[in-house]
Amino acid sequence: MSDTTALEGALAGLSNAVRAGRTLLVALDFDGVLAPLVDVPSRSRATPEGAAALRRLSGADGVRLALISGRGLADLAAVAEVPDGTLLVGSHGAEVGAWDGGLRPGDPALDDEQSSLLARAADELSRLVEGTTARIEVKPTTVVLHTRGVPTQDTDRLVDAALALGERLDLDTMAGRDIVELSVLRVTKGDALRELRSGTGAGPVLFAGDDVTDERAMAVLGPGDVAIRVGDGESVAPYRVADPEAMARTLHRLADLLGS
Ligand SMILES: O=P(O)(O)OC[C@H]1O[C@H](O[C@H]2O[C@H](CO)[C@@H](O)[C@H](O)[C@H]2O)[C@H](O)[C@@H](O)[C@@H]1O
Repeated sequence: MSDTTALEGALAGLSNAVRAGRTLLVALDFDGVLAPLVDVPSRSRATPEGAAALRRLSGADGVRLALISGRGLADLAAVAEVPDGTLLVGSHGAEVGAWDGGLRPGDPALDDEQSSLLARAADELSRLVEGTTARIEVKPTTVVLHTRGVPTQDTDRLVDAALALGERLDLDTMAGRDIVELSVLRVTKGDALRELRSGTGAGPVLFAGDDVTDERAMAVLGPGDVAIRVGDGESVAPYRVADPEAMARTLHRLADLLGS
């Protein structure tokens, strides 16, 4: 069976579950899945086809839509431009909210001690990148080293130093696509996906991601769920599409099957 046929069968299984009265949770990563990767994170936007697919799915009976991102919640809300009713999870699961004509954020994520630790990590990381073209991004629970476009020699040195800093400060450290993330909270996209499933009362889940942190979400999926890896890289996902454009086509196909 071709990959395309297998994915078509999996999408049909999801739409059949909805027809049988079950709720389908469609939970998607943002960068690299709905939006092509770009050098300046604030300029990321979903492809027009991806945004249109989200609008179709948000209007489908029996479907709940969610984004689960490594971005801070407010940042995610600003770039993602999602339809009303979309659940938003930022900072890899540490920040939860929803979009309803504006961002409805959940409770603040950090206590005083954790805030101080985040400030210290940001300060030390900022000093490490001085004199290079690497950038630092400070998010509500995480500080990120960005090395996209940085010469390899500097990248290797900075990545090693960032990983060592994470270990020294006992932070949750994750290396992603041209980034190293140091988080003061130990939450994962897998925890977030479990919470979303129980909070929405969903039966089957479709999750799509493109990076190592998304694998933590895919790992909590079970029979009847559908995991899709976007782009290259090792994955536990049984299905793979090439890029955000192909992902958008997949979401449109699901909307077709759901009749929305
Ligand atoms: O979980 P995600 O939604 O995939 O968030 C992961 C990180 O996404 C952003 O970085 C990535 O996209 C940038 C814009 O395309 C790109 O420049 C960078 O190289 C990618 O790693 C975001 O800036 C990070 O904060 C997120 O953690």
